[in-house]
Amino acid sequence: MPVKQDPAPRHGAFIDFAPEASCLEISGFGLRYGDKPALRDLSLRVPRHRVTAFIGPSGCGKSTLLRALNRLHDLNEDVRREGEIRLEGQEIHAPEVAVAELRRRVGMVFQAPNPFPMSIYDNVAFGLRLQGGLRKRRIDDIVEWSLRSAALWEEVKDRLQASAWALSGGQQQRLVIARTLAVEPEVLLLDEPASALDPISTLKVEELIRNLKSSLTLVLVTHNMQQAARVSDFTAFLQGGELVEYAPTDTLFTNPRLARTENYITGRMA
Ligand SMILES: Nc1ncnc2c1ncn2[C@@H]1O[C@H](COP(=O)(O)OP(=O)(O)OP(=O)(O)O)[C@@H](O)[C@H]1O
Repeated sequence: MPVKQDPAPRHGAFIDFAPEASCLEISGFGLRYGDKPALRDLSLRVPRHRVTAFIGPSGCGKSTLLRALNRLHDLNEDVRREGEIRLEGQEIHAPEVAVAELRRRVGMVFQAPNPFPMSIYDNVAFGLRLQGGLRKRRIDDIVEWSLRSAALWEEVKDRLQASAWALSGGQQQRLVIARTLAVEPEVLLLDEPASALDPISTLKVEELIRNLKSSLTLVLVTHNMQQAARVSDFTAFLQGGELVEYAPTDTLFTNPRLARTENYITGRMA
């Protein structure tokens, strides 16, 4: 088999889809924790209504990048960033952008399910009540719609007042997704959303991710390459804080352009 030679390093991989099809546009983005760089000169466009996966070895910066997309680093005084992140054309760090509204538009689901210590209903209604101005009937409707969208309604419709903590781990994760969907985000960020779940719950969450892309844009961090291959349309491979290769998922896994990518996906590099 011929040995693939990497061309000269190039920052910012490029996928050939129309710029107007992108929901998020990351340009020349870098981030340091103190004097330690975690991301360098990263540029990519995340297409609307698709699932984009970030893969790469531990510590390559996947979660740092995902968190940057809804400004979760804002409270960390050690963090320095450069470059831009645009959501539907608007720079998310612009002074006129309210962080609470950004986080409504760009929801986040973490590795460990984190329902609030309250009922199933109240978890989903939480963000709606914070927003205020909705009647109980309307909240009831949105709670049902959100739980249906998260493929959980049939399992919980008869016990909406039960504690969320009484649900299984997989159900809790779908509840957290329902809670996020209730405030109608445009983007859903998922940081290893199934890594704490059993195989059946994992498949349910993966099916949910595939179904949700008809209504929003999803970005998924995963260690699991089979999972990236199963659910994502596009995959970005990061290494050492740099974007190495970004391509349609089928292409990246079957015909990567760079040897570094091939070594990673074939397991020649941890
Ligand atoms: N809050 C923090 N303060 C200082 N350094 C951090 C912080 N968070 C992450 N880092 C460092 O930044 C780099 C990227 O970390 P990050 O968690 O983004 O990587 P990752 O690819 O998501 O890793 P993993 O797959 O292990 O979760 C690592 O070197 C990590 O140690």
